[in-house]
Amino acid sequence: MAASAYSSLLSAPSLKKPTSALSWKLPLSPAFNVAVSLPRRARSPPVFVVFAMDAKPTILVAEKLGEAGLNLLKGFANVDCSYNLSPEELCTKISLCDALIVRSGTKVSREVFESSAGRLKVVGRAGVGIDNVDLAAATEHGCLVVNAPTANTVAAAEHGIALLTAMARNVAQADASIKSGKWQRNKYVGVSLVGKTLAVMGFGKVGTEVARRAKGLGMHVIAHDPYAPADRARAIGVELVSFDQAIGTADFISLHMPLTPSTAKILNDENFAKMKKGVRIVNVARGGVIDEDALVKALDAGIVAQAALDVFTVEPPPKDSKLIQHENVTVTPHLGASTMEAQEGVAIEIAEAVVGALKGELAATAVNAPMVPAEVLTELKPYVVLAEKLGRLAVQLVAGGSGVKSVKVTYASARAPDDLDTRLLRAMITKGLIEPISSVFVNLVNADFTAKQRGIRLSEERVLLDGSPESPLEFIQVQIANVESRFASAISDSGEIKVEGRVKDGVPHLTRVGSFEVDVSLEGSIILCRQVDQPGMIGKVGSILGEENVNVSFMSVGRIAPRKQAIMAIGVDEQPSKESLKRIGDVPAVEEFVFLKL
Ligand SMILES: NC(=O)C1=CN([C@@H]2O[C@H](COP(=O)(O)OP(=O)(O)OC[C@H]3O[C@@H](n4cnc5c(N)ncnc54)[C@H](O)[C@@H]3O)[C@@H](O)[C@H]2O)C=CC1
Ligand SMILES: O=C(O)C(=O)COP(=O)(O)O
Repeated sequence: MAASAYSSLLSAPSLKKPTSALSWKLPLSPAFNVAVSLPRRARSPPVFVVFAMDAKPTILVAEKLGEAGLNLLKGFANVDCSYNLSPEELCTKISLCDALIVRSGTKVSREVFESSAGRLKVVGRAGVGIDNVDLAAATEHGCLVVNAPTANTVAAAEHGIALLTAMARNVAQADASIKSGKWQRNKYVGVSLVGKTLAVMGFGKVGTEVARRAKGLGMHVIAHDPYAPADRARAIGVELVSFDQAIGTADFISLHMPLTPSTAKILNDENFAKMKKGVRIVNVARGGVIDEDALVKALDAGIVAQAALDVFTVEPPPKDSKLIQHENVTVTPHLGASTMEAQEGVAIEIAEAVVGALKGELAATAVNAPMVPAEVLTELKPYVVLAEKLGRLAVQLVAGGSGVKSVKVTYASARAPDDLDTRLLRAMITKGLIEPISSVFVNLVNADFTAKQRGIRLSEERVLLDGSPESPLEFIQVQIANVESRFASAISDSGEIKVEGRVKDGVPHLTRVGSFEVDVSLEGSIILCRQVDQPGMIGKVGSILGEENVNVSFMSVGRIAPRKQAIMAIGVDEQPSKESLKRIGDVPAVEEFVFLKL
């Protein structure tokens, strides 16, 4: 499972982390054998996303979810189904949960993320609209938000058509009338749909399916969507028009855009005034896209003849709401996604996304993180590791007191820039740069935010190389400007701390420090020594480490010229004691040295 190697991309969304961490391989089930970092001091809760079989994550399901999805979750985690929690109860429970699954009825506010104290790693929205989740807060807390964007499309479209036809023929009103003992055939004369113009506002997944079905009913369908491609509309015989044209010419308007700051109350007094008198409105999107007071006025004035609403600004709406009670309004309690089939589908879609995210996979339906195709991930895997390690090395070379503000990353590749997605690499370099010097955990979700918050400006440059673009990258270089280094040789001729690395046979290597070429595999830790190049140095340093049973995994010497200054890079499996490091420093030919943890 390629994606499990990316556990650290989504790992550790805790805001606080222990000061020092060890890395080792944790044997999990055969499908998972991933590098996991655990805190040196035992702490609860666990800080990484991948869980051993005996350390099951806990998933809070806060709204009803289909059985198949629940079973999927139970195969991987402890599942706590607690419905109808008050905001306070949710905040209390969340500190014990690694993931939360909700539908539209639960507000996942900033307080929820704050109350989780860093344990919450994934919020799964079992449906499309994520307007009930505070995305900015999720991102700041490094919490991934995933949704289930496809499984309820048809259900929502069918409900839109159900409301459209029911409204046109007064089905709900006539039903209520007959049940109250009346027989009012003249009162409930409806209007026909055939030949009428329907304006679909928001030509996305649901809007498109509504348009298709309305065409089947013989309606003339137009659509407004600033972001939809005209050819997709044309392919099903729908004309894309401007907002004013849509609302000004339609006999029926059906709303299918998300609730965002720019769509909030988009149907307001001003826009109702532009509509054809007697227009009929269907809303299965979000209540907030309509100014509900303005709609009541438009209904009373006869501008809007009828409305059929599945969604409301406040859900459930107040019982005495003029809108709900209006005789020309048909309402349903947010039932758009509520079919057996859609709920089963949504439950499976969200369960797979949440479990995948908890295993460290990058979700295909991530709302607040880059979505990176699996094949790209597989190819980038060793470079992702290299990127983080270069960041860790570079920042440890900075002398105490120098703030890291300006970082330049250079990606050298024979691939065209469009063929190289660097978002993962940038996030991992940021993680490497920030984690060794702070108590903040960085992952793919919060990397850019955290860098910005700490005033780190990370610029990226691509160097296009000649040759065959077999591998995605030739080398990655990380430079930190305007800082002093605790290892002067790490400063390049142009004055920045510079480290460069490559992937060789799938293993990340450090290949340059400052102006010196080295070659040491980035595993374990590294000692860098600047020395006067002379025979016997490797033996001297090697025997100091050997006496302490520190295993040397790799050694390389990069020199300017024979018998001049050289840099010796030594890879060690264990951390040498202070005494051994001092003894290395005391070797007469050693001019400076530094121990760097990877
Ligand atoms: N009532 C219910 O139970 C359900 C409601 N929904 C809601 O339906 C809405 C649409 O869902 P999908 O089609 O799956 O989403 P989608 O993302 O596929 O489509 C939304 C479309 O709205 C467009 N849009 C954005 N701003 C716009 C604007 N200012 N004017 C016109 N169009 C704009 C987008 O370009 C996009 O094409 C969402 O708000 C969702 O929450 C979805 C499923 C069930
Ligand atoms: O998917 C959506 O956007 C919906 O509105 C469905 O909401 P629900 O999951 O039924 O609360």
